[in-house]
Amino acid sequence: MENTPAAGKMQRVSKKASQILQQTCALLWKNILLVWRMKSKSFQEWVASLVFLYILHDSASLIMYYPTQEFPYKFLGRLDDPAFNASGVTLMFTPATNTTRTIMAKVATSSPLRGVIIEEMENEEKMEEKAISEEETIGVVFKDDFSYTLRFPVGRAVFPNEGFEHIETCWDFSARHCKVPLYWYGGFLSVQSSIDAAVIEMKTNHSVWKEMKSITGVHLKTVLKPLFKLDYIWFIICAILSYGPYMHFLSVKVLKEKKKLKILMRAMGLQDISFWLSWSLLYIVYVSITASLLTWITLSEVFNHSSFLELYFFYFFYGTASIHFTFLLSSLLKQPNISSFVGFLLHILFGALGFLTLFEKLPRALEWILNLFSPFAFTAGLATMVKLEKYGPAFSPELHPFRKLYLILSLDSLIELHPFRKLYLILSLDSVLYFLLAIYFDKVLPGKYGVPHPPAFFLRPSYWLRGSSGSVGVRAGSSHDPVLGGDAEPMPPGFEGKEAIRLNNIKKIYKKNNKSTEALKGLSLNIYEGQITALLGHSGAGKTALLNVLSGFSKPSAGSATIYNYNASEMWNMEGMQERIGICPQINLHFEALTVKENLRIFAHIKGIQWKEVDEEVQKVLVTMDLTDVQNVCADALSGGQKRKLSLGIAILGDPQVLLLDEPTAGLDPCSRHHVWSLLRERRAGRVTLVTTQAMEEADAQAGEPRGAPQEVQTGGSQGTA
Ligand SMILES: Nc1ncnc2c1ncn2[C@@H]1O[C@H](COP(=O)(O)OP(=O)(O)OP(=O)(O)O)[C@@H](O)[C@H]1O
Repeated sequence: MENTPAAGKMQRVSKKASQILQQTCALLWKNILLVWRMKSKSFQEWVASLVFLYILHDSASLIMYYPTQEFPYKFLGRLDDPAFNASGVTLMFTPATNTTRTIMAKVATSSPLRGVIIEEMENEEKMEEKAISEEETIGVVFKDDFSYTLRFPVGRAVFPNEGFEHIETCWDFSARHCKVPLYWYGGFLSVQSSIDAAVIEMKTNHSVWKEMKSITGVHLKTVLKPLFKLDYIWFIICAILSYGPYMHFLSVKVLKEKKKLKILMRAMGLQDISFWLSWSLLYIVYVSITASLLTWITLSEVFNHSSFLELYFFYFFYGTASIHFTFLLSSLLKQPNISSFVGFLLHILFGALGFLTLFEKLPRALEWILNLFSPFAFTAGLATMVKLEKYGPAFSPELHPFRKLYLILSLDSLIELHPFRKLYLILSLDSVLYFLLAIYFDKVLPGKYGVPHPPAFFLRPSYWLRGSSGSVGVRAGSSHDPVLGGDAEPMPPGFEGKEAIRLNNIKKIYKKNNKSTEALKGLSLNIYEGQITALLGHSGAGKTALLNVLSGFSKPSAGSATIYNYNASEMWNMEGMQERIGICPQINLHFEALTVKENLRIFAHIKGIQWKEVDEEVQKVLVTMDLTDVQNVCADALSGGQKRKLSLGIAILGDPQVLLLDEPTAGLDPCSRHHVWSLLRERRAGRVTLVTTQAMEEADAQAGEPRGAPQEVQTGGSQGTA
């Protein structure tokens, strides 16, 4: 490939993409193993969610009636459309006088009742007899020449009170079961207006039919009525909380991992997106199973008019948004119980706000803002479904043809033409937003360990251009010697140019409850390549504080620390740097439920070791650390010493150039300790090894060899001594 800047950029992008893929797969596999190994916890999680579904099913089966609520305005058409097809219908009238005969003749010729058969009847009883024997009959009983009563067979018209009862459950106006518009479609209004027009014409000698026939029928919007029965509200609340158990257990797991292991994984090269994606993918599987059950319950008990897939995707997108909302809360709040409680409250609060859409049409801007909260979007979505359920096709808004054309041609069509698409779009946008915000706050508020990014870090070009080491300004730039105090021995000749780590007046102050502890009081020191440097100091001298600064776990309060001229606090974001550095923290950090081999494999993937080389590298480390016999033992079943060896094994994965080891031999038996010492001595050529210890013997054994200059540093004072 050509060696142009564009080609280099492409290479970096594809390398990063494959790194993210590798890490995501490794962490997803780890999550699956954890689910399998921690069966009782996984069981609790699933049972809790099934209990919620059971409650939901119970509350759904209580819903017997659809709630009453606003019915939309509906245009029924014009009288001469015609609203009623009169051909073949017999219009009987009685008594037959000259006037009534003329009226009825006019009705037959100049009204929309074309095709109607006019028949004179002797009296009302005869009319009734005929109406019983024949189906298509309507009766007109004249009281005098101009006032009359209409008689319709049962089923062709409706009594006003009866119609009122059905006003809320009738969505298909043309259907026979729908009684409200029978006045229109059953012919009542057509017959009445035809006779009225004929009577007026007779009386005034002036035809009013032209005006009469343009009469239009409308179904008026109904008044607002109380909406929900309590059990319906209960159903919706249960649906909002149906993913609650997952959210709680997920926040416990994520926060536990973030507190302990994530900072180490990040220092080894973990991409934040891989961490969150690995949890997201696992829980998406949970969500899709739960969404199927939710859909099944809802379709069997509550809604009949929606299709399975429509409802399924609705629940699925809401579930995914809830999972990502949990990520966001886990980035903001560090205690799992607080995070779950706040999540619960916010779901209830915004879910309740969503009920508003059932009663009122909210201003569009306010609705879009509230839609940023998925529980609101979810409840509003359920409200949409209630309306769809009640009104079916009649619910779809009437669109002007031009508006329809515009919608088809524009992106809006995705949203407006189908109410479900709008919901899918909103919930998936919420999902993506929560996911990105979780990553953002994770960087800006990393918690106790980790160096926080500035709030506007994503606006800095340097953040996006940090691809290649050395391309952007994390290099400290200076190759000057640190300001060593008067009590520091000058370095013997031969060390110039081999400075790998430079500490310049490093201070670290911890502030807690108005009390500040100065762990590092201005330490200046160079650490050289090809040497083992031991930081020797009593308990509380600040050894771990220094290693934390170098490992990127914390930021110095003052001064600078550089590793190969890269600022220690910022270099951890740089591609390729993590592969060159191995860290063994003071406390053993590994996945307790995974075996030694699985732990090494996961960390090897995170470290960026090629897929095909991972097994070979893991075997090498197992042999080097003498862990082969326990490779298939779970980490929580290891002895203290074996756990320490595992931590060291994780640090030496990929044969890094810089080793930062915090009391690596603590808890090891004398034999293993000597094994580690000789291992480090064998590897020191061309590498930088920094070890902390409380034991003089260890410092002497490792750093006090006669070969080369001694590299034994005592901490605890204001300056290190070399
Ligand atoms: N997170 C913290 N908050 C407040 N004080 C802290 C914190 N971490 C360390 N300290 C304080 O900083 C000082 C240095 O602690 P550090 O852990 O670096 O000592 P150390 O030399 O590593 O000791 P040890 O050998 O026992 O591990 C101690 O007085 C400790 O109490």
